Amino acid sequence: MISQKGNNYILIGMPGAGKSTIGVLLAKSLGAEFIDTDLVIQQKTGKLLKDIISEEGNETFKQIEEDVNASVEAENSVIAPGGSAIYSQRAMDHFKQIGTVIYLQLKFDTVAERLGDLADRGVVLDNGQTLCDLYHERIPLYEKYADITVDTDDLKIGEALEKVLENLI
Ligand SMILES: Nc1ncnc2c1ncn2[C@@H]1O[C@H](COP(=O)(O)OP(=O)(O)OP(=O)(O)O)[C@@H](O)[C@H]1O
Ligand SMILES: O=C(O)C1=C[C@@H](O)[C@@H](O)[C@H](O)C1
Ligand SMILES: [Mg+2]
Repeated sequence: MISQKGNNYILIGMPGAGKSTIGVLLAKSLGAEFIDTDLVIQQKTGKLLKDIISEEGNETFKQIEEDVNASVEAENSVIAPGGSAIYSQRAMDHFKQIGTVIYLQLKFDTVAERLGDLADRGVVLDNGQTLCDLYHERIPLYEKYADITVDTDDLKIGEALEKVLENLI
């Protein structure tokens, strides 16, 4: 049986890549809905992402994130999951089934420049792991799941949006 992809777009990439920022603009341009699954997690748990991570730990956060991401029901929507979504094969299989996965690619230096205090932002980082380690751990996962890759380095927000729109399939 040939399985048909859904008509959603799912943005993946490092924290600070602009999934949420560009995602909402992309939804406006396409006349689509916008879903930020980080906000769904906060709504469901009644807690901030950074507090779930610091108080309950990375594994609990990733489990909650997987459950939320794997149960997104959407049509004609742009979906912005958190940067750690790619740790869950189950959630990413779901995303690949309901839509086209777009990887917003950035060089390490740009990511480091964009992110402020990692604890304050709530990044899933193991003890002793640096942002550089995290970047190299995640890049193969973003590449593995991407249907489309858009290099957004050195682009302003509007330019990045235009480039994403040009690359849509
Ligand atoms: N060219 C650009 N594209 C996207 N965001 C940019 C750009 N230049 C600067 N920014 C800034 O970088 C930040 C991107 O943060 P955003 O929350 O959209 O990232 P994210 O990919 O959703 O991260 P997270 O995985 O934490 O949800 C914003 O503060 C945005 O204003
Ligand atoms: O990339 C990450 O590790 C994260 C990104 C955020 O969007 C949140 O999903 C959470 O704070 C973890
Ligand atoms: Mg976001």
